[in-house]
Amino acid sequence: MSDILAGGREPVAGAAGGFGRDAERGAGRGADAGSERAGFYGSLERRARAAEQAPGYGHDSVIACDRLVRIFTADRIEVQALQGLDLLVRKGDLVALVGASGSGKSTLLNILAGLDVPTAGSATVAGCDLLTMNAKERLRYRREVVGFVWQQTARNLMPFLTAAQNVALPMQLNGERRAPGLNKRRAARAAELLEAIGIPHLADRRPAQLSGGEQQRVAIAVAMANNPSVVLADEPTGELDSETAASIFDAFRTVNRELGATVVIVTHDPMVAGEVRRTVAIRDGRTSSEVLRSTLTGEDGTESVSEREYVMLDRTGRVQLPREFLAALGMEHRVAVDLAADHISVWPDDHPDR
Ligand SMILES: Nc1ncnc2c1ncn2[C@@H]1O[C@H](COP(=O)(O)OP(=O)(O)OP(=O)(O)O)[C@@H](O)[C@H]1O
Repeated sequence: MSDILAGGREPVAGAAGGFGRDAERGAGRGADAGSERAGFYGSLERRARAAEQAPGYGHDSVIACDRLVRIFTADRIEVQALQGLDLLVRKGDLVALVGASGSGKSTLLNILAGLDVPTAGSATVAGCDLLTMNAKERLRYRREVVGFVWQQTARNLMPFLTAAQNVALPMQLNGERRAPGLNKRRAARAAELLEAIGIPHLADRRPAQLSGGEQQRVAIAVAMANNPSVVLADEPTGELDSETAASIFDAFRTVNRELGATVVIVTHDPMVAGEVRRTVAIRDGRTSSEVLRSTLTGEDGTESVSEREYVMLDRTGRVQLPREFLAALGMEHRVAVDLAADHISVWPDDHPDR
């Protein structure tokens, strides 16, 4: 896969200096053409200046990963699980992370969960810096800022507690130990969460008396117990059939829409595509492409889903073009780029128009 430089300020400045066809053809067209060109480059320069003054990277995001790197060393061999990954997630997003086995999804999720520390780059969640937190801050982070749902149901729930007691447990581990009416308030919140997720009737059952899907729904309520900013889920439907998996996505949508949690789900499940607004694909330790979906309502009231796939533009201006696009035009090693007023075109370097 070729990486090309196609963004940031360099191409804008470079275009004025001769990057691209328009710059070449503009030469020698007389005074009109000259002032047209001056206007064109003037407007690009103004835009570049405005971009420079814009607020910092991730200022409006609840999750901001910037050039995140995680290197593991096993038997003296280095594995670069994350290779400069950029990811922004806004408050209120419901995002699925997909990618081939070994692409780095779980590594990223473990870092966001505060269970692992990146080798380089930066990562913040709800304003907490994941690289510099000390042990005490990390514990508070895991109890208050993030909630988790793991694939293995046994990792999510205590087997000897009922569903309601499991939901109340994170509240007991957090905050005040003794205060009048505290236990009542916790029990009421646990009941509210089980109700919101549609399983109030299961409050008194222990995990062994629940199906896999019911256990995962209780796990979502547990993850929400301390009202975290972000809920992280690693393959939460991995052990479930497709009908049960759909009910789990319903529960995630409920906590996202009705309880206001930002949700990030790592999954292999192809069904996810139709279930979330945003799907981010990870390839070779970097975010590579993203699909955004929105529901459109026609004049006759019928609803349809609009879907658009984007490739990611990283902080240094690299884009990963889809392999099939590159293959279709025989592009490799080097491409030519042209800047226009509202887009950049990418050409094979031996294209006759070049
Ligand atoms: N503790 C570790 N020690 C050494 N290598 C590791 C470790 N954890 C992960 N890796 C390696 O890092 C890369 C990314 O692994 P990761 O588990 O993040 O991928 P993944 O996309 O979650 O895969 P899967 O979908 O199979 O769970 C892999 O090459 C993996 O072998």
